[in-house]
Amino acid sequence: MRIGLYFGSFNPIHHAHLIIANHILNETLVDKVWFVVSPHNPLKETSSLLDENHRFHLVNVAIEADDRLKASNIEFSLPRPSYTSITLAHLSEKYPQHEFCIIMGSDSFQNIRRWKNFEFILKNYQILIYERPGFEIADNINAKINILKAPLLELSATAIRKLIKEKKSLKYLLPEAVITEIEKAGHYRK
Ligand SMILES: Nc1ncnc2c1ncn2[C@@H]1O[C@H](COP(=O)(O)OP(=O)(O)OP(=O)(O)O)[C@@H](O)[C@H]1O
Ligand SMILES: O=C(O)c1ccc[n+]([C@@H]2O[C@H](COP(=O)([O-])O)[C@@H](O)[C@H]2O)c1
Repeated sequence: MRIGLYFGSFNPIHHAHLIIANHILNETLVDKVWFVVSPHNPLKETSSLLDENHRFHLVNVAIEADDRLKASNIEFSLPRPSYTSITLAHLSEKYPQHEFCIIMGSDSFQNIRRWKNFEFILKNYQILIYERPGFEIADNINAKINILKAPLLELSATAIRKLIKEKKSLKYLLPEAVITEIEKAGHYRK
């Protein structure tokens, strides 16, 4: 099976993540999308990060009714910070029957040269890039990239966390069931 690995902090998961996964599935670029929840992005501070188990739970709540999607906590048992090259090597060894590609926004792709072992990643895995407002894709990299033609989505987890702190409504920005869980647990208020 061809699996699209969608790595992220998902702090929290929101509708842009789900729209992107659905777009890639609709375009039949992959058979399934796995949301790989990263405990700690090596290039991001941890101060605003919700506990990884809660983030993983929210991803599961968001995708519950959709069997094309899966949440993975594989990085919870791998070294920290969460280096994607290590996870990829691990997954390729664990699932030799699957072909993996990577899904990312253009903001992540802009930074790819700062990633550990980025040459290994670019050489061995196709990358499906979803353009993000304000982050142009320089197509001058020698890699198997596919820049997706799809509507831009002006939505971020940062904006969602800010709305929660300001006690504003999250309606339509993330699935209702995820909003209910966040409110019930009091996540991101402080
Ligand atoms: N609106 C968006 N358009 C395109 N790609 C996106 C969008 N939001 C997130 N992504 C991509 O999804 C992946 C996971 O993103 P992440 O969990 O960091 O969400 P985020 O909204 O960017 O979070 P934060 O605001 O906390 O940085 C990254 O590859 C990121 O580029
Ligand atoms: O491997 C690296 O060096 C590396 C550097 C920066 C980011 N990443 C991964 O990229 C993914 C996207 O992170 P984020 O926080 O933007 O959702 C997440 O899985 C990180 O672990 C990986």
